[in-house]
Amino acid sequence: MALTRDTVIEVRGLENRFGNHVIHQGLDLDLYKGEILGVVGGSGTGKTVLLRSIIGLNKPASGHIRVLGKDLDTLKARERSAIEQRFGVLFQGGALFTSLNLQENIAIPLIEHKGLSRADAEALARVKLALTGLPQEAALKYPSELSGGMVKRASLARALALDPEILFLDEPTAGLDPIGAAAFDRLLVTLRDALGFTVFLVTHDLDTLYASCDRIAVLSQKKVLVTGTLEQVATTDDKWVQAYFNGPRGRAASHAAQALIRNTPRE
Ligand SMILES: Nc1ncnc2c1ncn2[C@@H]1O[C@H](COP(=O)(O)OP(=O)(O)OP(=O)(O)O)[C@@H](O)[C@H]1O
Repeated sequence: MALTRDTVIEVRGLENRFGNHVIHQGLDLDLYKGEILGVVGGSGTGKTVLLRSIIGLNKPASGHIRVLGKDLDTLKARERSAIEQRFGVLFQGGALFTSLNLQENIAIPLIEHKGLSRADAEALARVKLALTGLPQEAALKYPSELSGGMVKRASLARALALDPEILFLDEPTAGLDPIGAAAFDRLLVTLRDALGFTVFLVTHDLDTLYASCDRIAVLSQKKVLVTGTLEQVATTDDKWVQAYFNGPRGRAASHAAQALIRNTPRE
């Protein structure tokens, strides 16, 4: 019997263009409930534009996008806002307010969308910060007082503020040192396992693909060229795919992942 998977995002025949510059044409993609999908592709292939289209920040020229069972472009403002509250988004720059400390940053969506009092929202914000592994005292710190890794964790805490069903991450490990990036990769998997959300993850980071992703989607030739496990995708006959997965960095990431599996004791 074939296993059926719940689809939380369905993209069909997506076309995006800026003037004459066609970014996507006939792009199809599914995101399944509970998975971490890694979206990769060469620079400028439209990974961020795809993410922005799915969350409604970029209006496609044509095509359909269904998110959590709803066609985004047919929704009225109120319904759309209700759906948007079921997303968490971590943009490349982190997007924390620099004039607010961390607990104030994370309290904002809780006050705005859940109607919590400031005291309750800040108490819940401290829980979210702890979930992402930040020490208690970080709650009163301002973004400028934190390391890059801590800013990423705080931004993740903000993205998790409303207990999202789908988390969108754009290059979450960019700018982190390898140890910080590996810790972030592990954190993401731990939180997904514990909280059960689904992840759409744009990345260039091969280590992240090996450490965190259940499935990979490769953007190439204006569409999703292939989706599948790392092993399936890496054998695709495409110049970029071969250079990326089977070039020196791809081989190093693969060897590192295999060594990790060999050295991890079985339960
Ligand atoms: N608002 C915009 N106006 C015009 N062109 C845009 C706009 N947004 C994106 N583009 C163009 O669309 C293309 C895809 O951009 P996008 O940022 O999605 O690429 P990407 O795959 O995420 O790249 P990278 O890996 O370098 O971050 C690029 O050529 C970019 O210049």
